[in-house]
Amino acid sequence: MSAAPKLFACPKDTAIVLLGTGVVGCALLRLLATPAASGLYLVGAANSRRQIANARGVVPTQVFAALGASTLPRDDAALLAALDASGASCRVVVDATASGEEAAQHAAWLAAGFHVVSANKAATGEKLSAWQDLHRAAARGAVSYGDAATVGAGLPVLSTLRRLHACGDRLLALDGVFSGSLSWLFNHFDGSRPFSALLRDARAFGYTEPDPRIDLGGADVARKLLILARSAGHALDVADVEIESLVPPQLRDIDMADFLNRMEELDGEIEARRAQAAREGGVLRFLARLDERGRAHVGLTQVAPTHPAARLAGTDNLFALTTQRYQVQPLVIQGPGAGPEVTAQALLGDLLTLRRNVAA
Ligand SMILES: NC(=O)C1=CN([C@@H]2O[C@H](COP(=O)(O)OP(=O)(O)OC[C@H]3O[C@@H](n4cnc5c(N)ncnc54)[C@H](OP(=O)(O)O)[C@@H]3O)[C@@H](O)[C@H]2O)C=CC1
Ligand SMILES: N[C@@H](CC=O)C(=O)O
Repeated sequence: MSAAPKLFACPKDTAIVLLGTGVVGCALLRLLATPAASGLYLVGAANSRRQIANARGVVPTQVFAALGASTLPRDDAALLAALDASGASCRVVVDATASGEEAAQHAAWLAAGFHVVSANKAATGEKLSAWQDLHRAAARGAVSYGDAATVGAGLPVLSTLRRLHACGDRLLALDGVFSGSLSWLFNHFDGSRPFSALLRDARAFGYTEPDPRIDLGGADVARKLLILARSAGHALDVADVEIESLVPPQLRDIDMADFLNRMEELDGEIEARRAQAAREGGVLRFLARLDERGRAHVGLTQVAPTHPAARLAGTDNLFALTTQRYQVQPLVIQGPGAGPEVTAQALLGDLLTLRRNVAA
């Protein structure tokens, strides 16, 4: 790299490698260049094809140019080596990819003593055994797992649930809208534009998963429901969630480029459902629910215009937590639940918490 990197100010500084330089990763790089990120030093970055690493520090604003010029092959081990060589007492892998392969490494990184901060939900929102392995590994490595970005794009919902759980409160039910992209889509879907045109916009704004079928198919919402339930002490597995997919069978198994060319095939059925709901005086919202008997469901539901989910705007998420101590009225958390800036801020918040804890 040509940039003259800054040497670490002291061993208590925090060294970071960033996996993923897409919508969220790029927004995090912008934040790492601000005074709020002082004491956090980037020593490596990677996309799916290339990487850069320099134990003396990488300048966040120069990452894209450096990646463009890099001939280094993708190799996580070289990034971890840069963390080690940095001499920092706090070494963190930030996962801003949607990669299952990277998520599968989180437990190993934790066990090896690296902190992990993740926007990627694949490690904690899928198999229960993976969730359990990850938490055992964090304990073994005496390190932390920062997951604020994985639910509500950093809305204070996981922190709140954990606090209630630590106080002995018990989650009885969970309701709401857990997807920023689906919230935005159904908040705008009034029949004036085809659903597929709105989906293209949601993708361009950076609200959807890299493959939007993960959102439309309900998998992203199910992951968030599982992360929430598990954080509140419920040992739920993927098979415990009933999922209604909005992706028709012929679009489920084709490759992503084909899907993106055929999104208009979504339009007929979803418009029929919207029109039917409108005739009955309702609107469609993609809702998630975990009930008192532990039954979990995510899917498209017709609701009245007075329903709390019908009154959301933009990418708003809504989490209604019914607990033993919030039983008469649920505790409600609402706000934007997708987008690069808020998600990157959630990652930065986790990094700053780690730095504070390690320095203490
Ligand atoms: N967008 C949002 O509002 C939110 C997103 N998230 C989560 O953040 C993550 C990233 O989302 P987003 O930024 O929107 O997605 P993007 O598709 O914009 O970016 C994904 C990035 O990951 C890179 N990547 C893929 N595989 C690997 C790999 N094995 N090693 C290193 N890099 C890799 C891609 O590389 P390449 O450029 O080469 O393709 C790309 O740079 C997802 O897990 C998503 O669920 C969470 C909350 C909100
Ligand atoms: N694709 C996700 C992004 C945040 O997790 C969503 O739509 O909520």
